Amino acid sequence: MEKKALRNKYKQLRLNLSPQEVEDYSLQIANKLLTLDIWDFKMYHLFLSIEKQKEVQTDFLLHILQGKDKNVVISKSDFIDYSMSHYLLTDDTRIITNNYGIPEPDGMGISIDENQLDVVFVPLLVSDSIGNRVGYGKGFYDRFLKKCRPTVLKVGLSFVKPLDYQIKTNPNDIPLDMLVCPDKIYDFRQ
Ligand SMILES: Nc1nc2c(c(=O)[nH]1)N(C=O)[C@@H](CNc1ccc(C(=O)N[C@@H](CCC(=O)O)C(=O)O)cc1)CN2
Ligand SMILES: Nc1ncnc2c1ncn2[C@@H]1O[C@H](COP(=O)(O)OP(=O)(O)OP(=O)(O)O)[C@@H](O)[C@H]1O
Repeated sequence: MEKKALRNKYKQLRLNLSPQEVEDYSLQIANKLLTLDIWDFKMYHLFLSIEKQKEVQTDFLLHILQGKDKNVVISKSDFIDYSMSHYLLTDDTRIITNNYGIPEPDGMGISIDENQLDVVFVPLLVSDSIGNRVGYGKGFYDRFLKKCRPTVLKVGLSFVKPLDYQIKTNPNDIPLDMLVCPDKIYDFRQ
């Protein structure tokens, strides 16, 4: 299946989940994350979930990060040039939900450069067997991840397991290192 067909299929499958399923699976994903060896870093980039798209809820993960005293970085999306700007999440951060339903900082806080990030938690619709991802198709994360250090750890969060085949990619696609699903972790590194 082409990326576009996969996008439509997995968007619809996700919309069919009940609010209870979204919550339960998201909590299972957070519990799986706790077993990973990713907690010795400083700077963690997190996406804030689009509720109406039934994305994986990241509030459990946010609590874990805050409990571990990590720096949490969140982004504001620019839908003109599909870029993201990044801000440290602090007690003073004002979060506003934009027209696409994405909760985001108002852009007044402490800016963070991509090369400061150690771990990026990545939203997606579905991944293939080697960590290539299908997202909403605007290339936000491909542009963003290209600016990060090559060693940045890219951890996808998904309700569905990877496809058992490879999808056709383009040169801009940056694959995930790991995918965390409700009942399994997939490591795409050698
Ligand atoms: N929570 C979260 N934040 C994120 C992403 C994400 O996937 N999840 N992104 C990951 O890249 C970027 C935002 N990308 C997005 C791209 C499209 C739509 C969206 O709502 N598309 C609608 C069609 C909207 C329209 O054309 O009016 C849709 O797909 O139904 C949302 C976010 C950056 N921030
Ligand atoms: N670094 C880049 N510079 C310019 N255009 C880019 C870059 N990365 C991606 N794009 C463009 O953005 C679009 C992304 O499409 P693609 O099908 O790969 O999206 P996706 O991986 O499903 O979505 P997303 O990254 O939004 O979650 C393509 O049109 C691609 O050409």
